[in-house]
Amino acid sequence: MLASQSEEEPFSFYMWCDMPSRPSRNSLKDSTYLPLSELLEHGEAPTTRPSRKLTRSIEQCKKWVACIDHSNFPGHWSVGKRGCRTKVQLQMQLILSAATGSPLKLWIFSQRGLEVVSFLLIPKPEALQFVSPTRKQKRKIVSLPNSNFRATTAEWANLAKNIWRSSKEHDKVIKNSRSLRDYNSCNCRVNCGDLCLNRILQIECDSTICKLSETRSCGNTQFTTLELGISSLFREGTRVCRIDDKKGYGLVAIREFAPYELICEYTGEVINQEVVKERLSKKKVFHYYHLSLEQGLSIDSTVKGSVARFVNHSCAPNAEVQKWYVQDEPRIGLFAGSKGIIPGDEITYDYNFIWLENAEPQLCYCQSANCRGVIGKKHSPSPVSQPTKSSKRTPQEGSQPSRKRGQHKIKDNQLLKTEKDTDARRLRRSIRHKGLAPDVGNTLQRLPLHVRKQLSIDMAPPGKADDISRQLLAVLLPTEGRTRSSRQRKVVEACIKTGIPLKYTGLDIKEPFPKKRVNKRNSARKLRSSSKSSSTSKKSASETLILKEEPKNHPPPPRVSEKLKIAHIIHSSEESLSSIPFHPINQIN
Ligand SMILES: C[S@@+](CC[C@H](N)C(=O)[O-])C[C@H]1O[C@@H](n2cnc3c(N)ncnc32)[C@H](O)[C@@H]1O
Repeated sequence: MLASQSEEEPFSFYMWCDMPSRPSRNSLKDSTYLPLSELLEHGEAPTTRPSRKLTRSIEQCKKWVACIDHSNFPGHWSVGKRGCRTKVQLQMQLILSAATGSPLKLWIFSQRGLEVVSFLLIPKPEALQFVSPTRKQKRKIVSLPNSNFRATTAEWANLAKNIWRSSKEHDKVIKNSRSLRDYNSCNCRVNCGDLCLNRILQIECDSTICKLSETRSCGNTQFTTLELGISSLFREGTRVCRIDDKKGYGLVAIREFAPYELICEYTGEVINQEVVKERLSKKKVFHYYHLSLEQGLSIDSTVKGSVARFVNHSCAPNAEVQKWYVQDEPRIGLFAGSKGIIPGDEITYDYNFIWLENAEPQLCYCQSANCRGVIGKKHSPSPVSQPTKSSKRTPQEGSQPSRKRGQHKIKDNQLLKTEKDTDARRLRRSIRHKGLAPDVGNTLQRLPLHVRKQLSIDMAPPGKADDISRQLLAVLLPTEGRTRSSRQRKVVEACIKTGIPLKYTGLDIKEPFPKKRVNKRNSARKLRSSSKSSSTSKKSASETLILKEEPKNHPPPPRVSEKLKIAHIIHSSEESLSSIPFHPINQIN
């Protein structure tokens, strides 16, 4: 469709406008569909330019963008109802045009008479700015990226599916995940929505574990649908663009992504840690392309991978990576964050890098207000000192926080201490001490984000292990008080098998989640004492870096990560590796 247009020719768009002046939102709402044939009857687009008065700037044109619709006619655009998805295609076309440097022509038609009322020639589309018409609440100005990226390079080849370098490791992983499948099957009748057991455990439905999967009504087949290219308007909703010299290339959205929508899969070669180390020691690299998949295994997309390899790190990301099981195979997806993504935004996620013993951490140039300074650490410890007041500049000014020479260098032993005592380890320890089955961590990890979020909200003050499981079940069983359906029972059963203590899953318990009476005085006292104990533990060398950040009198509220942070890896020890599965819950303090 789009490809059939020659690159030399300017791109043409037919647009509709109900009056020469700026149309109102309401007028667009009632626009009627005009078939392309009618438009074509009008003849070829005008060669002469209409009066200047009618030729509007693209800033005014942006509102008209919302009402165009696409037809199958190559290179032409017909009029459509407001709210149609074609605006996305137009945006894509604009970006394409910006990339090739071709001028862009827009003809704007009147609603009634089909006369051309305006004509726009945009000679430099890369200078274009328009308001994303999809965001009502936040009318953000989107700058179109100037992409000079060519997909096939000598260094990198596109890869649709993971390549497992060792079949032995592959078989082992498949065998392990099969045990999960043994008791996971959903009983959904309508669609596999938020309460689908498979979805909750981040397992994609297939015919063996879901009755709906053969029909089209199963909503939990996102990886497969993406593979087949039928889920979205475009198979690709992204474009690789040069961001700057420090970050190199990055991935920019060229269509809107709904919250938690799968953007693409992170693919590459699946290798073990020995091979990672070997590869990294052989060649000095400027950019790292390793992502942890399973314990001891990572995806290396240095030479082969999907466009997800171009996604940069940000301390305030708009996307996240999640591990899903698709037909027993673990796969990593890049998902939009809780706010979704609008066209023109650079897609980023938190790498959560773990650095090799002797590696020097990379500086972060994400320019977010809460930038940690270095890619990878959760809490920026003192080695990277904060910029002084005078040198502080807002990220909008396009400047980096100033650092003195050498300030970014973190001593290896300090970094190791940080990694050794990650939140994950602390949580795991506390879970163990409080008698919760360690597998609960894994269960929590597989919960979808909204569930984890709810857990975090419900879990103030800092939750005991008991609370974790109770809250978990409260989320899984939202129809508390009513008779449990067999589906709900299944959920509970799965929880039992994945480590939730039985006493909280008993179906005969009428009030399984009694609200605890909170004695405010006592809880305040408890909080104070816990904060005291945390300040004492600051003295212990291994905990310094993380605990330093906590305010003395007010222990931080527990948080569950909104993201399933699958660490971008470069591991040195088994110890640090073992902390990965606990990342999603390691924010609970
Ligand atoms: C997975 S690659 C991302 C794609 C890479 N930018 C490229 O041009 O191919 C990760 C590397 O990108 C760079 N990078 C990503 N995010 C960054 C950031 N926020 N600040 C600085 N460098 C970043 C680092 O060199 C990192 O090792």
